[in-house]
Amino acid sequence: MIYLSVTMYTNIVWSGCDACLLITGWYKAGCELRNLHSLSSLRYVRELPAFFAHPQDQVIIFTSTKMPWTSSNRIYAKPSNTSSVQDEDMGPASRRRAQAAPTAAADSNGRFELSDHGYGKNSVKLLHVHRDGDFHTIREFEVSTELKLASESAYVVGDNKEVVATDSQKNTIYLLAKKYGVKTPEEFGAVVVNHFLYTYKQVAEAKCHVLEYPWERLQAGAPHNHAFVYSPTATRWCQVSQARHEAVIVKSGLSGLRVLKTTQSAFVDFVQDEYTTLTDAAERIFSTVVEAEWTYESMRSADFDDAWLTVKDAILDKFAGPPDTGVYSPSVQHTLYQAEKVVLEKVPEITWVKMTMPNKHYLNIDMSKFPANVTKGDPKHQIYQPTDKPAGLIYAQLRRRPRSKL
Ligand SMILES: O=c1[nH]c(=O)c2[nH]c(=O)[nH]c2[nH]1
Repeated sequence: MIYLSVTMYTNIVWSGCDACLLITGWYKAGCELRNLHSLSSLRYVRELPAFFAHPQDQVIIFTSTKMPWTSSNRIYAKPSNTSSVQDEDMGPASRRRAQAAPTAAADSNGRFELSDHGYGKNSVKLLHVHRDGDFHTIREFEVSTELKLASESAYVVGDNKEVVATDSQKNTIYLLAKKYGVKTPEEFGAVVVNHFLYTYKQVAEAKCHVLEYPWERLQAGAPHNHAFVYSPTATRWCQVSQARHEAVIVKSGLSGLRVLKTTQSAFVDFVQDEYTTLTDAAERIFSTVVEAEWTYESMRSADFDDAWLTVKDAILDKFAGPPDTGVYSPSVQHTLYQAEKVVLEKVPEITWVKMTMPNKHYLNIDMSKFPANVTKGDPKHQIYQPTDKPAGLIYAQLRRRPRSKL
């Protein structure tokens, strides 16, 4: 018997053949998640049968009309031994038990409520080495997990019966990496949340944060077979989360991309009033440490590695411009917007992108008070005072608008 957990990404044409879908999990009796990567490459319903290992295996898929939840774009089935905590699935006895479940609200006679909770293991470091003969590929991750249990019992009465220990969560990360390998941070995050949600019925929501260490293959005339160099231009991260019966949410990010240019930046014509001391600058140093994050409309066709590089290149290109002439920036705001626009134009799977660019000021030093004999020097030498704090903080989020029906 095979059970499938399927997320539809198009209008449902379930009986037809052309519904695009993403398989978020594949289960045999005993709840074994298998082969997520090859399954996630499935694009069409009609390709499903090709993946059934045994002809006698039977597929159980709940169609949209039977969905207990309302969202129109999800199809979902679950193994019987991981039945969810939905009301529909509960008999009178379990419903009574659920009603009696200890909550902070009941415990405090309605005075308080546990408005948020979660627990997990943070910064579990792992190195994945893929040895393909002499040619080795690595990815080093720092993985954090977080589970939200449906019940508050662990907090309110100290009942650990449903608590998946954070130590077990750490072990799970290593075991899943061994079992399924490590492709992108996003796909590994999806494997992890999928595992927790479908292995433990008491888990209401699972989150996985993955930070990637920036190793690059050493170029020694030619790409080296097995040596790498740490190249921390920017850090890559992602946060994958999924609530039971909800679609998986993938947020990816880039952080710490520090850049500086010495010309082609100005800031003029801003508000001048009794609060203003800053003067127009037709020429200034522009330096920032870019943070960017974005979400995907569809995991189905997203190429996470390619998207990350596209975002990084868009920022560098709109910041720097061509190598000889550069590109003029009238403000941090405008440069940030330009980079975001390129991201949405180039990566159709990205729903929105948010960038933050602190304006790291490099101040002109007023040398007019010093005597000329000590200030005169080669005009090619210009000295600025880097001031890390305070910094301007500029951000914007650009998102796609729904297509007009006209
Ligand atoms: O690009 C800039 N945008 C601002 O809003 C601002 N404010 C400021 O003092 N310097 C700058 N620079």
